[in-house]
Amino acid sequence: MKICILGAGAIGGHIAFRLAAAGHEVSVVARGAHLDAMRQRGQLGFTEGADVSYAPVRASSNPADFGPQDAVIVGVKATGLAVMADLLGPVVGPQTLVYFPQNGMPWWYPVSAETLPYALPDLAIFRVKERFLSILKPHQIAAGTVYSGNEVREPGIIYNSSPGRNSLTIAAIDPEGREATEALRAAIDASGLGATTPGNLRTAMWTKLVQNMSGSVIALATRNQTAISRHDARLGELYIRIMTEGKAIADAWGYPVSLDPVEALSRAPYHRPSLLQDFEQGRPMEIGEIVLAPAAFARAAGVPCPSLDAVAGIVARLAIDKGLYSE
Ligand SMILES: NC(=O)C1=CN([C@@H]2O[C@H](COP(=O)(O)OP(=O)(O)OC[C@H]3O[C@@H](n4cnc5c(N)ncnc54)[C@H](OP(=O)(O)O)[C@@H]3O)[C@@H](O)[C@H]2O)C=CC1
Ligand SMILES: CC(C)(CO)C(=O)C(=O)O
Repeated sequence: MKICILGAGAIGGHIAFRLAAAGHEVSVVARGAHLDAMRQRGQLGFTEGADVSYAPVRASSNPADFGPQDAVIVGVKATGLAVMADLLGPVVGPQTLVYFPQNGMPWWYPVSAETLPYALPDLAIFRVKERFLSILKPHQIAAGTVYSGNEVREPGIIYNSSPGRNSLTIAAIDPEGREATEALRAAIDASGLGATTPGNLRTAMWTKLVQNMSGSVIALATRNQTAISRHDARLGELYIRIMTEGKAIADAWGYPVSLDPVEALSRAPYHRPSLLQDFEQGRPMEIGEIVLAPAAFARAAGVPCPSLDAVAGIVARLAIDKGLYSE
């Protein structure tokens, strides 16, 4: 397949490497030193800590260099989506499928949704919806979640901290897009990055969100790997409380999450979550999507979330003071 990754950072870069190594024609849109390194080598590197493997990619800062694709994967953070809406046009043709893997509340949540039980909170993330829908028909949109710890530790090389435990979910947001989505899912799965179709896309989203709003947020507040909550009883209790609140919010919105908080805690990864990576590297943070969105959904549904609110107040302040989030 001909596939372009818009924003080939930690996650986009991991998917790009796998697909390129599997023989697909992969081009990547990136910037700065990371772009320079990939362009110089004509390759993207990938390591699990020891040797670095390389796979061939074309790299540019300008999607117009690549033309329409079979599939496009938007790898930027939620905070970079508005810019990507402007850059997307040249790589999209009438048959192109665009996959949005993202943490937190996604822009497409209200698109092709069954009736929403409460008034949708007015969140910044939903403001890019019209821009994407002016370029893409609903059947061209696929979305999902990623379970894989990655980081760009040096330009041109993706470091993966979860060998053997990398997977993603991908589903069409509109039934008409199922065939194209299945083709991309099968290509990703065959490349060695487990890709599955969730029974329900929004349930899959909430299932990941309740893990990020607990584990990633505690890791950010304490500047630790997510696994810190396993080893500190007070943080473990907080993790369970926040996840339990998240489950109640998802439930109220009609997407019950079957995850058991105690069991989820026992699997919290040895990984500095992307929220913490962004904080440490001074990059815009997904505070709106991962921390404040679930609290806003709780408010709209009348579900109390005191533990989330308490931690949200602290981490939002950290991000605002560092200029990495604004309301
Ligand atoms: N990292 C992880 O382990 C995980 C991340 N996720 C989620 O996956 C999504 C992607 O996150 P992640 O991969 O970590 O993000 P990254 O910041 O690592 O990757 C995004 C990449 O896009 C680049 N980029 C942003 N804007 C532009 C632009 N205008 N032109 C060219 N390049 C651009 C960034 O460059 P620059 O660095 O210069 O900004 C960066 O290389 C998020 O929703 C995240 O929460 C989910 C599971 C795990
Ligand atoms: C914690 C993790 C790796 C879960 O897959 C994640 O979502 C992140 O780093 O943002």
